[in-house]
Amino acid sequence: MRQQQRSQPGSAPLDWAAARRTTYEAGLLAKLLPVRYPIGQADGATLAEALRTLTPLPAFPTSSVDGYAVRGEGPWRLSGRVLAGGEPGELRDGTAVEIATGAMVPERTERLIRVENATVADGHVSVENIPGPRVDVREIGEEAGSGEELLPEGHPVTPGVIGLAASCGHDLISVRPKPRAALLIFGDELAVTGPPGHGRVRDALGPSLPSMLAHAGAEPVPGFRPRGPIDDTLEAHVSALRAALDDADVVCTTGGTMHGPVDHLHPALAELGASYVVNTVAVRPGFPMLVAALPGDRFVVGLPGNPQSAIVAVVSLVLPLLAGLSGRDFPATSTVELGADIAGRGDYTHLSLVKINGRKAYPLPHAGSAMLRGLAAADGFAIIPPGEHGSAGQQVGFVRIPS
Ligand SMILES: Nc1nc2c(c(=O)[nH]1)N[C@H]1C(S)=C(S)[C@@H](COP(=O)(O)OP(=O)(O)OC[C@H]3O[C@@H](n4cnc5c(N)ncnc54)[C@H](O)[C@@H]3O)O[C@H]1N2
Ligand code: MOO
Repeated sequence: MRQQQRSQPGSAPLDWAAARRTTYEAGLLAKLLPVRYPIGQADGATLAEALRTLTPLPAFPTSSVDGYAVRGEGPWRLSGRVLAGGEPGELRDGTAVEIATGAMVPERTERLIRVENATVADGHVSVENIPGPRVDVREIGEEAGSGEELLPEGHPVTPGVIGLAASCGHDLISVRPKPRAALLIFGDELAVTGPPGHGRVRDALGPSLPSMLAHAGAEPVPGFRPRGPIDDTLEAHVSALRAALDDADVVCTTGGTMHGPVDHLHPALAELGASYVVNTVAVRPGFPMLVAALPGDRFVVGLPGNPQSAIVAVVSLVLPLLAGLSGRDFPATSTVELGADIAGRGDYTHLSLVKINGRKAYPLPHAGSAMLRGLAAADGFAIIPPGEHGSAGQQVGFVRIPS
């Protein structure tokens, strides 16, 4: 495991922006090894080397219309036909060949006559208004020269990138795969079915976080199911973490981030030889969140048990960690205009649930850290920096909830 800057156990909460950056850099130092994927399976992965075209684009001069390729003075004697996929011979002076959209333009072609402008009679093609030279020809290399870089290393692979890779001749591409993620639910007081009551709350994170992690760019480990609730013993926590770390690059845990009598996360991490990348963050809600690095370039992200705090930890720490492990750029925040005032949280960054309406962000009610009502209606969090408060009309940072 490589060395990196880390906050120590018991140290003061790290500034929110610094925690995101530190987590990203830890991920980048441990970025996943490149693999070669068939292009059709690479969606969501990240380019591990620049995407270059294997040929000029287009690879040959191409007609962008249905019509006639002609050379010399008209009318032109119709001497054949070239369809898409065919390889035509050279065009002779005074002749025309019928040509289809996408077909290779014969050598020595001077002009293309669109079919709707052409008149064909007695085996000859004529046109009233002669078009300019090679209008409607897509020239060889017009989009890119052979070997030209089209996208840099670190670029996310999207369906558009896959199409581009195919168009320039690739069958396999070198990518960093999506980091594999697993989820452990701590808190054996949680009910996993039926209504809450009699002191038991319903586990809201086990059913929701797997798809949020997938939307965030992680790959569920094969056979992935959130494991838990894990028994409230140190032994059960250690063995659950060990098993999850066998399969996953990133193990997210929920609950147990504090130091209560049945909060076993910190002791379990110590037993596994983990070192903290980030241990508590100066953000509200969610400050007990943590990231720990384990031998073998594996990571544990401790999400606080209060459900909204867990989601704050996803956007604060999981997103930068996944970006780093994938070799992507740092996930910068965007900005929004506030539609109403939002209070600050003193020395802490305040992540405030907001709904985007038109071009403005409005804070939501029911935004307590134990509540999910505001969260379910929200698009993301407005970011109110330490020592500030947000006023209507002000531009502030914004981070979207993966969905
Ligand atoms: N003495 C102090 N106590 C607490 C402090 C503090 O500063 N001093 N901080 C509070 C804050 S802030 C948070 S956040 C929580 C974090 O606690 P843990 O991560 O140890 O989480 P738990 O104690 O296990 O649970 C907290 C809360 O969330 C509910 N929970 C847990 N898991 C789930 C789940 N999967 N689905 C739904 N709800 C869940 C759990 O029932 C508790 O109500 O600590 C505070 N305490
Ligand atoms: O800050 Mo805790 O993380 O309120 O819920």
